[in-house]
Amino acid sequence: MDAYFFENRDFFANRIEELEILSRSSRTAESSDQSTEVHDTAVCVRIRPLTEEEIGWDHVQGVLRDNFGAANIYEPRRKVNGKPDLNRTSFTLDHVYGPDSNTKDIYNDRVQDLVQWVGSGGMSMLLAYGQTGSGKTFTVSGMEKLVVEKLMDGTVSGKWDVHMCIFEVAGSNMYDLLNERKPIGILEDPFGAMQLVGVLEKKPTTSEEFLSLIDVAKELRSTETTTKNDQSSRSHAICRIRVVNKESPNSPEGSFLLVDLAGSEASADTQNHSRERMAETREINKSLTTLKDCIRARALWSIGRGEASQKHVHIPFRTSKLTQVLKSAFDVSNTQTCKTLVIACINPSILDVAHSKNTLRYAEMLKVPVPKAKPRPFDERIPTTWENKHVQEWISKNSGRPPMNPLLLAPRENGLQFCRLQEDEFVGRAMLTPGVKPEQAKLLYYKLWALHIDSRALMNSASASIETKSAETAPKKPQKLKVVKAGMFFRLDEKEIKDGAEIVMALGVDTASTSKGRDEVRWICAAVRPATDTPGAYELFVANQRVIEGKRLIDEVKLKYDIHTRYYLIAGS
Ligand SMILES: Nc1ncnc2c1ncn2[C@@H]1O[C@H](COP(=O)(O)OP(=O)(O)OP(=O)(O)O)[C@@H](O)[C@H]1O
Repeated sequence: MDAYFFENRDFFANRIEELEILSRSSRTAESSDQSTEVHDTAVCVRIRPLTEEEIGWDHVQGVLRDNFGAANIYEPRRKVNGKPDLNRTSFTLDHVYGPDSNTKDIYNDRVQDLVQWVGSGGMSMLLAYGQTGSGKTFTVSGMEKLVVEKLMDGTVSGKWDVHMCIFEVAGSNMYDLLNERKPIGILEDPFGAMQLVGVLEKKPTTSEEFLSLIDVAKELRSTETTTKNDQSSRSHAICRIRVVNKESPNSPEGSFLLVDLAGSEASADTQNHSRERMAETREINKSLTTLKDCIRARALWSIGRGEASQKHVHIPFRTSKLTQVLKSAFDVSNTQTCKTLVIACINPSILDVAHSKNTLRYAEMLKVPVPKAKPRPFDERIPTTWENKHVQEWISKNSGRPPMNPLLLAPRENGLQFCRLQEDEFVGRAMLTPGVKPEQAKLLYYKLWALHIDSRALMNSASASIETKSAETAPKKPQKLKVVKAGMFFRLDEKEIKDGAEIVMALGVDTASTSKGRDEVRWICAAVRPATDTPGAYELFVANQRVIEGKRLIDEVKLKYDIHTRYYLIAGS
């Protein structure tokens, strides 16, 4: 297809331009940011610019961000009559950043909140995914610099000790990138947490020191030349940052995982490589598939949190070394919620659109649609129904003396997000108002929590009363005519219970009663009693018979004979 593209290069370039103009005029404006929900996993796309080399080779941009926030992929085709044609596929994710956006834009939109979250004792993870040469290392390196500057400049609330390590995961091996690539291991501790064994953890005190350690690691990163990128990374590089609050060492430590994933090459790209190289590619693809499965399973669990069916969610993190290392981010028993940002990196060249399509398909699979619940109307007793203006009003009314500045404590949070702030973060923000002491800040935090807990009880009782009401007011279902046939089991009317036999088996009609009305028809029944040695099991006493009126056989009971125990059991148990 490459030769065919170059033969028709101008056709493709012009046609893409035409189609983009057409698509702009045929669609009405809508928000470029599709994500308005509170969700712990966001998936964004970054389309890098064509490199100077690619421009020199006359490549055309085949992936574009349109004005409506979608990534459009144009794929060159050859019609049956030999004429060139284009296929367009659109992908819409949480946000698409085009070649004009820089790393700082993405940081401001998406990453600074993750740093704040870490500063308040939370856990964050940033993953860069994409084909070799699509800009993963460029993105993660730029982001590391901004994250480190923010963490080390002292403006994130509290005073922190920052610990960091950088290592790579290559197949099932792991190497310390701050310790001459010495092999390291991983062990599951008795509490189920994965601990790195033999890793050298540094404690930089300035951002310069931190960034020079990142440079050391970059140099050591395992690289091998491929057709795509001279500096192709064939391993996943992970920078783990832990922050420990010096003023309150017992508060939970925050952590940030920045992950530069290995290139997601297709096997076709490895045709010219060695057998080991192909095995390496398979291993990488397996780890990326497992990563997707873990992120999805975690997101599904968090959507259905609390529902019985979600209690036993399977997160297959053991399948690959990468997901073992990242286990704490997916672990549903972890009390720290992990906020995850995935950046799907795209090489925009039209010659790479097949890869770009795969990357965007993968990114789409990471998004778990959140079922849209009808929002509960505003109720001043229920903080989760508050918009930001209600949160700010509540702060003004309740924060005591001196009154706290609502713009510093909750600049944009709605009620749900406000309740989710960790105590340290809350207190730190409250104390940004001059004169506010920690005791006053904590008092407001507890007041919010008391209100939040009361509101949950209120919501539960409200939904219970709605259920009871609907049961009372619901139209009564017409009663079905009771069918009695020989061999069926019935619970008896209380008046008919004798010798512990609450259940009987209908054996046949008492012929002397057949001329009477339907309800007066009598049945010859055999007693069924609970088994004395096995709970939930019943015994049939065929010889213990009585004649019972049909109207005394109340509800049918579905029992099945169990050949192993020789008892009758409730069907389905
Ligand atoms: N947003 C961008 N703006 C300008 N140049 C970029 C951008 N993203 C990537 N590049 C350039 O594109 C080239 C490939 O980027 P990079 O090395 O980050 O790719 P990669 O996806 O990490 O590849 P690999 O998987 O091989 O490590 C580099 O020369 C990089 O400087």
